[in-house]
Amino acid sequence: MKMGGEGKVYTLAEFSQHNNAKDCWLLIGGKVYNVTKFLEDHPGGDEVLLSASGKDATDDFEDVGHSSSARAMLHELYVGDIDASTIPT
Ligand code: HEM
Repeated sequence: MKMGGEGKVYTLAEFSQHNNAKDCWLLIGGKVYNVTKFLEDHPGGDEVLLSASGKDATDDFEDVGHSSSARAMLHELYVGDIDASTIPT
């Protein structure tokens, strides 16, 4: 099922394998972002991004109150969407 956006649609299981410093994806608002190359540039540090990988990082991202320029960066990091039917309710 196409979920919108221009990227691929990943299952939660596929997404959650990208959970380390060499290959790190974040799930924010149902969208998948590849932050591997961004890890060392993140003003909040790489550790918080690694901790937020492999699961839904929406609350972690929103709780910080990221700026509009931080939100704009998301477009460049976007790789696809999550198949919502694979997320446990
Ligand atoms: C792709 C996702 C993310 C992007 C593009 C991003 C980008 C940024 C940027 C640009 C800043 C500088 C302040 C600002 O402009 O708001 C920042 C700060 C920060 N970020 Fe993120 N961030 C991301 C995800 C996260 C996540 C998931 C967490 C928490 C688990 C997090 C925690 C923080 C913290 C704690 C700071 C404050 C650092 C400080 O001021 O000392 N970020 N982030």
